[in-house]
Amino acid sequence: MSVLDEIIDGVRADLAERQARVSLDELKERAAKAPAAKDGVAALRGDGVKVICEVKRSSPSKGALAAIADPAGLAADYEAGGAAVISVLTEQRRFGGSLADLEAVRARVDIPVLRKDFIVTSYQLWEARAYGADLALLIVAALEQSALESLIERAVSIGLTPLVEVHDEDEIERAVDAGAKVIGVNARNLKTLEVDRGTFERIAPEIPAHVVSVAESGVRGPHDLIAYANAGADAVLVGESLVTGRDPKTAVADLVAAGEHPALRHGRG
Ligand SMILES: O=P(O)(O)OC[C@@H](O)[C@@H](O)c1c[nH]c2ccccc12
Repeated sequence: MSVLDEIIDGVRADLAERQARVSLDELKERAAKAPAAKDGVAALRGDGVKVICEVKRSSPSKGALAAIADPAGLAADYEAGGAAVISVLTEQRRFGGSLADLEAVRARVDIPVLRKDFIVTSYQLWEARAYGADLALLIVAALEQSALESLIERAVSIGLTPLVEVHDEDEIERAVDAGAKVIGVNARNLKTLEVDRGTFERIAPEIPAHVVSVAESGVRGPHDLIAYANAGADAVLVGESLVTGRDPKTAVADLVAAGEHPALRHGRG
């Protein structure tokens, strides 16, 4: 069994517990009272490379990264540094996240918030909206094509922008066929956990120009952002280097400044 399969088994077990406690109707009521979803696509378009900053306590590859006692405070630092979107890991077992983290971050920042989890049912999309998310991650490798299509459709219908994650050309084709408007290329292979920073450059030419492209994982600092930007990334998603660094606000500001440099050749098309 791959790491991805193991993670999803755990996610399904935790999900079953939540579903037994909270009905879909209750979630829908809560979602109806949540502030209207912000436009995730608009936040990731425009001049300069946008920076998505992640609240991430641990990972399957590295174990514990940072305690993050105050996820909302960290998100506020990210926002002050110029982040375009905050990503909140809500998976519990391997990443140490929760819906409470999502809710706390939502209450503190004004920019869009992404629910980063292993979403396999529409119940989780309703949870995302109920706890204030504006975007939700959908991982192509974790979903049958019909499930991917229906989850994208459902996400959009409840106001969420799907960030559709891929690892190779075939998955890009599946994402585009399913209607993705924002595609994230994860440099970390979720089956082996290895990071290959060349992945984006290799496969991004297959992403249509009208689709927003996000380079995910492995950004250690401005030089990695510049490499992704030169390969056509509209945005980058950064976790580990921000949560393990000493000064997240300055680290984000340095990334944003690098991404705004006029000499940068970013965008595909
Ligand atoms: O910590 P990094 O290497 O900066 O990576 C962040 C993000 O890309 C990574 O957390 C991630 C990308 N896709 C995921 C899917 C599930 C869980 C986590 C992820």
